[in-house]
Amino acid sequence: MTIITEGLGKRFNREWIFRNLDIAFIPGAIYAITGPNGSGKSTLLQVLWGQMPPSKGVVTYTRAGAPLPGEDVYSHVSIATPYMDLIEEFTLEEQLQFHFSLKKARYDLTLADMLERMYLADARNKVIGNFSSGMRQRVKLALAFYTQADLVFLDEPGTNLDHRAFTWYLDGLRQLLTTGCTVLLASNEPSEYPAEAHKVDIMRYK
Ligand SMILES: Nc1ncnc2c1ncn2[C@@H]1O[C@H](COP(=O)(O)OP(=O)(O)OP(=O)(O)O)[C@@H](O)[C@H]1O
Repeated sequence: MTIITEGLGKRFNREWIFRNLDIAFIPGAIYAITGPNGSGKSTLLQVLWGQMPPSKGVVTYTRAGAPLPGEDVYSHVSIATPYMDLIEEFTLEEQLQFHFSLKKARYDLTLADMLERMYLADARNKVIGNFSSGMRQRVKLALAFYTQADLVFLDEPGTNLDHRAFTWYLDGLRQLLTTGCTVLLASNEPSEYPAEAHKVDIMRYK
């Protein structure tokens, strides 16, 4: 999916978080939204996936050469963010079953394949409420990676990951990039994205 922003701006009360953003985000590419804490990276992602209305300017979406109405974008998106919660009462298996009853899986993966890939097969019957922060983050990233989607948003993807999980994340990201989807991530940490990522420094749009 292609996202084009024209004169895009967002403000809270009187403070502009960003403005005059004119960018085309194209399929098969990865974009790293960079900037210090509180600079507006998460806000920009939320405007781009349609959760938050812009204060100024427009965002247009094109899929397979045809314009896609803003209200239809959500069904083509997968998202992993620190502020979206998993369902605490579910076991890992129930969480996956629930998610993939609503969304199609990528790479034709079965739930067993996913559990293996995310190396959480032993935790399949464990309640998410008892997961560690690193395990939760792996589940969020796995849901984003393994969902068939044209647009993938990752906010602070490396949060709470240990060395092994971080390597797993980078491998998953690399594989995702071979699918031709558009990947946008918000990060302050260059090790969280490949060198070929297009950087969007939000501080340029203040
Ligand atoms: N709903 C809201 N109402 C008012 N202000 C908000 C709202 N959401 C975010 N902000 C403010 O917008 C600014 C940008 O926040 P945002 O979370 O987008 O930054 P960020 O770059 O993602 O930060 P971090 O790196 O810490 O995650 C902050 O000053 C924040 O307090």
